[in-house]
Amino acid sequence: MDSVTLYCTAALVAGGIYWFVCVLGPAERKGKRALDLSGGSISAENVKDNYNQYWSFFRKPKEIETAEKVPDFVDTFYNLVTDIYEWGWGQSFHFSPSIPGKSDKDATRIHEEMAVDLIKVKPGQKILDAGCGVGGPMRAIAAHSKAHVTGITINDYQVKRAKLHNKKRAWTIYATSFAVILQMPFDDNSFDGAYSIEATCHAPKLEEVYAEIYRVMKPGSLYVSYEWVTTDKYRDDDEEHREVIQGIERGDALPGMRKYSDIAATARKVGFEVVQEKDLAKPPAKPWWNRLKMGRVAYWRNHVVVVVLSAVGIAPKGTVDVHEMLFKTADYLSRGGETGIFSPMHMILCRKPEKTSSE
Ligand SMILES: C=C(CC[C@@H](C)[C@H]1CC[C@H]2C3=CC[C@H]4[C@H](C)[C@@H](O)CC[C@]4(C)[C@H]3CC[C@]12C)C(C)C
Ligand SMILES: C[S@@+](CC[C@H](N)C(=O)[O-])C[C@H]1O[C@@H](n2cnc3c(N)ncnc32)[C@H](O)[C@@H]1O
Repeated sequence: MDSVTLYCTAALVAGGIYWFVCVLGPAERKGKRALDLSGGSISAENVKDNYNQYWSFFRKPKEIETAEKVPDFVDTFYNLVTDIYEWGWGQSFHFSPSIPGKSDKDATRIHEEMAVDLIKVKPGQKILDAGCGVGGPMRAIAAHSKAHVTGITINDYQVKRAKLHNKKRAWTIYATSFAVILQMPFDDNSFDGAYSIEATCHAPKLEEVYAEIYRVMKPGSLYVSYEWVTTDKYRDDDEEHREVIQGIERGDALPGMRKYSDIAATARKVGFEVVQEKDLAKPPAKPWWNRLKMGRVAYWRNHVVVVVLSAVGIAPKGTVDVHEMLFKTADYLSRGGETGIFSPMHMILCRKPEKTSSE
């Protein structure tokens, strides 16, 4: 090969890599760039070890004995996945029913707006987003309702990301904090409403989470949560059902999936009145898992990008393992949706009574 051919080949390969990584770039339009994939607050050299620790802790979620350690591992999980989620999904870390004729982005926003419509807040009122991720929902909800939204996430890296995104939308007021839902730094009766979108599923004890949210809400105000649950179709004696649910639990940092029937009982136990309960995944809603299934080629492309970036030392070692775990998790989630044994959007709407029993 003469030097001109060599030069042209090298230029073509370099151009191809640039196009693959930077132009094809984010799997989700306007998402994070592949070149910026990191381990969140974990330093690059520790990502692989943290992944291994996460995996051995969550491998058999039903056997987790030390519930106190769950929040730490949920935090580790979000250090590992936050950039990949933003890159491949966007700034809202949840599902929504697909809506014919609407983009995924619009379907996501509509699902978020429904939450704040349900809690009936007025412009300027203070509401809480318990488990806010990088703030995709809080920005949509603030824009739609003109309420002042305060977000809480256990993960410090997500606070940084959320603050960065929030800055670009200076016309509404936001705050994000690093705090554990179980000990929120807020006074009793301080919010005019609250919501959680696919977040309370990480807690070992839902009762403790609901009790803390109840504490900070004003009497008469409403709380809505989209819960991850097994449905009435789930059978514990069916091996495939158990495999699918365990696959979802360990790939999503869940210390044990709840039954749909546990949710309202828990809300009532802490003092809430249950106003409405509905599985938003049920027909006529269109499949929420469509978005996960449609991207086989995109997943493959993402895998190649992650392998290349890890090999050349741009993405931390361990990113390939995390990506592979998510790839498998996507399959379990789709199977959970298709079989109807799992829903990520069991909606519960609760009211804190005007007069509480302690008064
Ligand atoms: C509510 C939670 C998260 C729900 C979803 C936002 C995420 C669940 C599984 C994630 C993904 C799976 C496959 C990834 C793919 C292999 C990669 O190339 C690009 C990102 C994914 C699509 C990723 C995106 C986010 C999810 C859909 C849980 C944690 C309670
Ligand atoms: C799947 S994400 C959903 C985020 C957001 N609701 C959205 O839809 O984009 C779950 C969120 O719950 C938060 N979370 C989980 N357990 C928590 C805890 N104990 N305290 C505070 N936040 C927690 C995580 O940090 C993460 O931000």
